[in-house]
Amino acid sequence: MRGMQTRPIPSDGLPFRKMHGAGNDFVILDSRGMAPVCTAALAKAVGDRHRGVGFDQLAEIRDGVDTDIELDFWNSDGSRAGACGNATRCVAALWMGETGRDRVTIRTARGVLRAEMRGQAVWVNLGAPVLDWAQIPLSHAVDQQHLPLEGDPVAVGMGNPHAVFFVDDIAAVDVAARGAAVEHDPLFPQATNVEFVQVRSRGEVRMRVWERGTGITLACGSGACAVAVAGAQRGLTDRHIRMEVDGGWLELDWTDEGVWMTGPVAHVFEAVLSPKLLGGLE
Ligand SMILES: N[C@H](CCC[C@H](N)C(=O)O)C(=O)O
Repeated sequence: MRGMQTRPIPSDGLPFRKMHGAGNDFVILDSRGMAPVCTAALAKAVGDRHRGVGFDQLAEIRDGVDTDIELDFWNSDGSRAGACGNATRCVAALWMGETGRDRVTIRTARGVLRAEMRGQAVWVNLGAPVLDWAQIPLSHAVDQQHLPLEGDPVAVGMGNPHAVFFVDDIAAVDVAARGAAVEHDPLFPQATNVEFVQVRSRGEVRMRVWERGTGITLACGSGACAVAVAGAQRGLTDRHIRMEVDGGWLELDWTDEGVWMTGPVAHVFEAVLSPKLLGGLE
């Protein structure tokens, strides 16, 4: 985006790729060499799991100016996602596969991120956590490690806001009901993603997530980073942890250079969005 005009939807349809990272699923548009095409209306139409394709986030790849590529993220309700760790990982893996390189720099709304191949795994650095209440953002000055909400959550910004609840029994949590209520609590002027975490040991946690603008998803990379930070801040977990999410396993490492995250990446299919689906969009 950043003030750029979008191009019209091509009359022969729009090629896309479907990928997922631990079940967090994405439609990926490749607009390198062209003006971007995604609008809120397009994201909503494609994001409809019945009339469109369905996705947790849509990621649009654009040419980099001072980085290898740039990425914009959209939620399925047509809102923008300031960060998306799993889609960043998927696109990094895609780019490394295309180029044969083992490092990539990616500009996103939160700044320049980097990803690198370590063995077979693609690790992405989602940057330093934001711990200042105003920048997360929260609506007023509170202790970021103890929000004044039932359940005593921790707030962490990873380019997008997260509220992390530590619970004794994750199976007993109604993620949809509690997630939806917390998402729109007035404490979060831009709403929030909501994570529920059961600590199994200092090195392993189980996490379930309610994403802002999307709902329950099988994984959330920025949420996983927020959980790693919150757990370490509370003294519950080490800075390097394994995390079981509904869609598999992620690994996190909060280092002095930011929070690194890795996990599985899957290519699902490539296809073309029909002009009929896209017809009539503004
Ligand atoms: N699935 C994403 C996060 C999406 C966050 C989005 N729902 C928002 O509005 O912030 C991830 O892997 O980080």
